[in-house]
Amino acid sequence: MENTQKRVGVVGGVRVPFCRNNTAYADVGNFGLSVKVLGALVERYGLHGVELGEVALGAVIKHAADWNLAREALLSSGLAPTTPGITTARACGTSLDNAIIVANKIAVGQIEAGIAAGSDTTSDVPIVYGRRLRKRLLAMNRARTPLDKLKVALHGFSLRELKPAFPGVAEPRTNKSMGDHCELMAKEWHISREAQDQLALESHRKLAAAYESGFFDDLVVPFRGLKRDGFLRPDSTLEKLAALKPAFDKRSGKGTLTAGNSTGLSDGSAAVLLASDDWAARRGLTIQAYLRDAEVAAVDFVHGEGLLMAPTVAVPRLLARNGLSLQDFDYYEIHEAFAAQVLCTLRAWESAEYCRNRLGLDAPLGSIDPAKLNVHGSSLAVGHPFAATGARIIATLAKLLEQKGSGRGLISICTAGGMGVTAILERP
Ligand SMILES: CC(=O)CC(=O)SCCNC(=O)CCNC(=O)[C@H](O)C(C)(C)COP(=O)(O)OP(=O)(O)OC[C@H]1O[C@@H](n2cnc3c(N)ncnc32)[C@H](O)[C@@H]1OP(=O)(O)O
Repeated sequence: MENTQKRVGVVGGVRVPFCRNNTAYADVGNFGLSVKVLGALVERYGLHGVELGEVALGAVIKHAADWNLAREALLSSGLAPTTPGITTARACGTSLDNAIIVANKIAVGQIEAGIAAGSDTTSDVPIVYGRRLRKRLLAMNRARTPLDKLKVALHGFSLRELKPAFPGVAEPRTNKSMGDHCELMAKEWHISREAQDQLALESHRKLAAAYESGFFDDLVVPFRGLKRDGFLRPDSTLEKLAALKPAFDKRSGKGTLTAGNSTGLSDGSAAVLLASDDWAARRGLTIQAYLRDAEVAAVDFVHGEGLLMAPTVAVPRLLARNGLSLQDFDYYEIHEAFAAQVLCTLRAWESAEYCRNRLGLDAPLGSIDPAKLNVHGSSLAVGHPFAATGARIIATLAKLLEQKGSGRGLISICTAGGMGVTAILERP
């Protein structure tokens, strides 16, 4: 990062093909998904038995039995067992945050290289019993004799205790799902259904074209019979998208978010290798791009701000710190949580009122060139295993910059909880 001792290079990244939940990876779990991508990086960059400074890996939906998932997965990856691992979570920003964690350590000289990664599966979510049964089971565990155990099991037992608790899909503070919140944003910013469907269609077309061109040949490692993302629909059309019913606001007749312009519930994992110039050179590895700077922001969605609007706040801070304008980029990677989220973000940056009143700017940030946005598709077509998306985007953007020879890319990821994680990659 800038103004620090060492530049932080992205050596490269990999991911498994992402897929719909309860399909190809239904029985894999976060451990298997994580081992797969860490192992793929080890293979590609000759890291067998190599001790890295850190493996920061996260999963948003994780079982307690996964323990420290990062450490457990790296122990099965081929890396030296003396490599430390930390498990993290910041919703959809998780693996971009992990890159920031690893990058900061490299930048100040604490470590020389590390991996940032993420995995998620909605095929195997932690389902728990209510507090009453949990207390009963723990008390049974403490009871000394079989008779004591039986007494604890039966005393005051009610069948209702067996009711399982599923992980919530709603924001705890508002009791609204991410889709409900994004519907509110779409209405506030007057984002049409047609514009959302068009963006979704383009995401599928661009991803299909990128696969055809071979762009993903070294980025996507085949897994469990999959070679391409399970969500990709090269045959999708505007007519098919327009025919889909609203997925969240189903009753008012004004809902615009559908299964076609929202991300689907996904399984998958991704990882990137970050290193100092010296470390990479010593190992004969080249740097694709440098992580120049990053910024995280949060919005007050409980009191009216759009839940997924925090990147609109983070990006101007990032630009100001680096003396850049919104137009100073060759690529924009804006995570497509929903098509409407991307469109709200772009509209907010174009709005003089929002930029003045919310962002405290003298002038709007302005428009971006749409030809530079998510050039090889994004989460609508790729899929969105929450914690894996950041590493997927870093790997894609770093390769784009390497292919271009020089240039700069902006990453913007909205997250649950009203946060935004953003970063700049650059190839001088
Ligand atoms: C988490 C963070 O921190 C930040 C974020 O990213 S927030 C974003 C997180 N994402 C979400 O919250 C969205 C989660 N997604 C969902 O809950 C569900 O996918 C959903 C409610 C949007 C849809 O669920 P669903 O109805 O089961 O979808 P699905 O069955 O796949 O599709 C419905 C129909 O649309 C069709 N369809 C979907 N995409 C299509 C496309 N591109 N073209 C044409 N048809 C399409 C399907 O074929 C299906 O048609 P049939 O009913 O005829 O089979």
